[in-house]
Amino acid sequence: MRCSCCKVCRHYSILLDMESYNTDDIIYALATAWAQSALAVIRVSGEGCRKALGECFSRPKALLQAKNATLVHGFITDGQNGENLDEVVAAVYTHGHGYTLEESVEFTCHGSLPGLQKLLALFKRIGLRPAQGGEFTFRAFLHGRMDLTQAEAVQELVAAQSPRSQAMALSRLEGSLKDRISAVKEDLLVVLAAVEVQLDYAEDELDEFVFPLSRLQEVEIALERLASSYSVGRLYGQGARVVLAGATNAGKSSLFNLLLKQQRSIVSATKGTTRDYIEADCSFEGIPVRLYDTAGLRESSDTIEAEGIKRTEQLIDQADLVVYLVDSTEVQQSYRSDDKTLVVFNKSDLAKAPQGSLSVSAQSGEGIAALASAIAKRLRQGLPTTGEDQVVIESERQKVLLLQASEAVQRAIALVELDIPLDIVAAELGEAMQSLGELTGEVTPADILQKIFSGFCVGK
Ligand SMILES: Nc1nc2c(c(=O)[nH]1)N(C=O)[C@@H](CNc1ccc(C(=O)N[C@@H](CCC(=O)O)C(=O)O)cc1)CN2
Repeated sequence: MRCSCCKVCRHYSILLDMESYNTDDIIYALATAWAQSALAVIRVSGEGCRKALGECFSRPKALLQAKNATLVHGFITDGQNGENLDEVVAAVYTHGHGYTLEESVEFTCHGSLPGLQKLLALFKRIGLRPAQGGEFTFRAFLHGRMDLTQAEAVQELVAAQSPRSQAMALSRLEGSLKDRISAVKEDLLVVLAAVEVQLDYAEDELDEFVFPLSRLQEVEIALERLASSYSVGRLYGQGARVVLAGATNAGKSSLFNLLLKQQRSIVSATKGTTRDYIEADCSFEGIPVRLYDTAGLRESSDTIEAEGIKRTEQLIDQADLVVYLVDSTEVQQSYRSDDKTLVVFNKSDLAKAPQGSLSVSAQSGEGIAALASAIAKRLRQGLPTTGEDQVVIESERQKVLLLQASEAVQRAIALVELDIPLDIVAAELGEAMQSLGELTGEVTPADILQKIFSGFCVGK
């Protein structure tokens, strides 16, 4: 599986074997991008790593005796011939500290690729093992530094495509989602405990039982609210696909360039200039958007143009929003209009657009700002409102589990209302607890863990 952490990292991750995983190995990886830079960081983690690294560090004693969270300056040396390979700063974390909670060292090195290659090869030669995707974070998770929602947040934070999704991921890393789920679990446990007491004792031994139904209803609302935040998290996290479509010469390429604020697509008066589609990333009011300029729609006997039009149609199918551009100077009989289409009239400098319609002039730039905000508004349409303190999720896995839990709670509520025996109610509540346990990583199957961590970068 290709690492999805960043655009520069080229590694393919090998799946961690979760069933037989142990933390005995000392692992290492480049934590910064595989690209030339001023400085680069190589991370090493595992008990005994300072002793092992002493073999190739100019000041082995200083490394071994360093207190937690201190820096040691020195040289990485090739133990075989005594040659210095780089001048570095080693940040030392002792057992129970640092990101992984294992003894670990981070070398800040010079960022030359051949230099880094030498250091990585040396670490391998002295018996350290190259880390697999997400392995540092997996160890942090195993040692209890974070739960699974926080581990997922690490990846989401690294990959954030917009300021808003970056802030939401950081909040989850700080434990906002974990805490929200803990609170829900606690409520469920209170209800379950009350039910268990009823089940354990004969009815005549206890006072009349009043089922804490409102508590369960609150739990259900909280779970549904969290699950529905996914649409917001996905929009700001993964962004949307917006396709500019319309007849040839409607001015799509001019509009594309204006929206991007750069001359990206070729513009000409000749119909059918854009034959294949062009894509570029931009953002509208903080929503990351991949914008597509497409071949104009018309009947064409030209095989290349016809292929371009076929691609346009495919892009329209996959789009979150189609901005359908109409030339105001041409009377067009019919045009796309459905709930994912925004019809926009171009060439407002030459002809009047219908009353109340969105109109722009890709020639003069008039109406572009209004169009950009209309696009953002359409993309946000129908999303739940999320206040400042609202936890927003970005992972489909989490949404599915939250919905499973909320459905189990709904069934429990329905059963109570029908006066069905309490042991059946308890089973539904148990199911909700199970889904939440999978969410936070207490009872997550190994293959799921494998899937989650393997999407991470090796250095993460
Ligand atoms: N150099 C470096 N920078 C980094 C990381 C890292 O691993 N190394 N991180 C990770 O990828 C992030 C920060 N995460 C970290 C989390 C905890 C600790 C740590 O040492 N905690 C202390 C307690 C600190 C406190 O009390 O505030 C400890 O465990 O003793 C370090 C980094 C981002 N920046």
